[in-house]
This record gives sequence, structure tokens and C-alpha cells, in this order.
Amino acid sequence: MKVSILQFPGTNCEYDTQYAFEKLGAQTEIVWHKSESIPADTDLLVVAGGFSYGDYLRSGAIAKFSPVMQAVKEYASKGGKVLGICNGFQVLTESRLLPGALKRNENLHFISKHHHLKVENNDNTFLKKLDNGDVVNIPIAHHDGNYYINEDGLKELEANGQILLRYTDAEGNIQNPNGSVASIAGVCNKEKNVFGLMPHPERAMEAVLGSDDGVKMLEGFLES
Ligand SMILES: NC(=O)CC[C@H](N)C(=O)O
Repeated sequence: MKVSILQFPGTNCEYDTQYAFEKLGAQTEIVWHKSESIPADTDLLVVAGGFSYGDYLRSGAIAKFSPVMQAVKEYASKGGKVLGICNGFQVLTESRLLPGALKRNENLHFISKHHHLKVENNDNTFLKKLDNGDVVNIPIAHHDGNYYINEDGLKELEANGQILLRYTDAEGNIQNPNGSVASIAGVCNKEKNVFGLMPHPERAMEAVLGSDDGVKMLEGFLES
């Protein structure tokens, strides 16, 4: 299992992501954004979190023009699996590889804390190790996590089972820390090979650091 991890100027979660996947037994490689290709043996491509291009203009809006993104689009169009975490989710929506957009948090604050999430749909590679309705505890850390999609888009997401995760409390009651439409924390594309979420599963790999619920999330990618 080979996980390639994209790195833009300002990415800051690439080494945590590398640590998380190596802990699960995967081989990893960090790929600089100037590369015009991604490693041929890639089984999963992760767009890691951080502040690509300092979040100037809009989070992910400049990264989408990086040379590597053409290769990412080709990889995804052939069914390659892509996971965008936080800023990676923002890059994937900006690149139109995922539906919707991430706006400034409703309260205009950067929010950094553990948050509970409910699994909405586990019929996909990413969440297959969890059950629908499971509640996980995963850190969030963002100022642009306010997921937006219009009404028609939301209906389409619901109809196609593309809503993966929603923000909740520990009991699974819906919460909304950032103003996201329908409290959405993560979605996938219609083909279910491109995944994006604002929370950071790679930061929840050890109970002693607050939660190891990220293990079950990322493990889904290791068995295909
Ligand atoms: N942790 C991150 O990836 C941060 C994402 C993004 N730069 C934001 O603050 O919204």
C-alpha cells in the first residue's frame, strides 16, 4: 500500500499524515506541488492540511493552479483514490473534484478543538471500518470550514449517499460549530473515489493524545 502525500508551500500536516499512514503499515512519499506527475505506484493520494499559499485569496484557491493538480485530476478521473483533509478538502472543492465550497466560519473565529462526528454513510472505501451512526472524536482546526452547497446540490448529495460525516455531540446529536450547511463535515464525489473532510483523522491516532478514532477512519483505505 503506497500513500502519496501532496505538499504545497504552506502545507503543515504532511508529516503528521505520513506518520499516521506509516503507523498503519503503509509506505509513503511526499510529493512537492511542482511535480507534474504523481508516483506511478500510488494507491491513495492525500492532499494534506495546512495553509497552502498562506490561504491568500481563499483557502485552496491558489493551490488549485499548481502543476501537480492536473495529475491529480487525471488520477481521480481514472478511479484513483484521493483524500483531502482540511486544507486538502478546500483544495479539492476549489479544483471542482468535490462539490460545494468552504467558506469562513460563521463566527469568524479559528476553531481548534476536538469535535464529535457521526458517520452518515459507510458504504465507501473511507468509512467502511465504521458503522453508520458511529460517533468518533476527531480534532478540528480551521477558519474556513463552513461547508456550503446550494439546495439542489444538497439534495443530490443526499440522494447519492455522498454525505460522509456530520458534526455532533458525544451522543450523536447534530451540532454546528462553523455554520456548515446541514452540519456537513465531510463528503465524497458521486463516484466515491474522492473524499474530503475538515476534521483531522491523522491527529487522532493515539488515545493518550486525546483520541485514536482516526485509526478506524484511515484504515479503510488500507484494505481494498
Ligand atoms: N488545518 C488546516 O488544514 C487549516 C485549513 C485552512 N487553512 C483553514 O484554516 O480553514
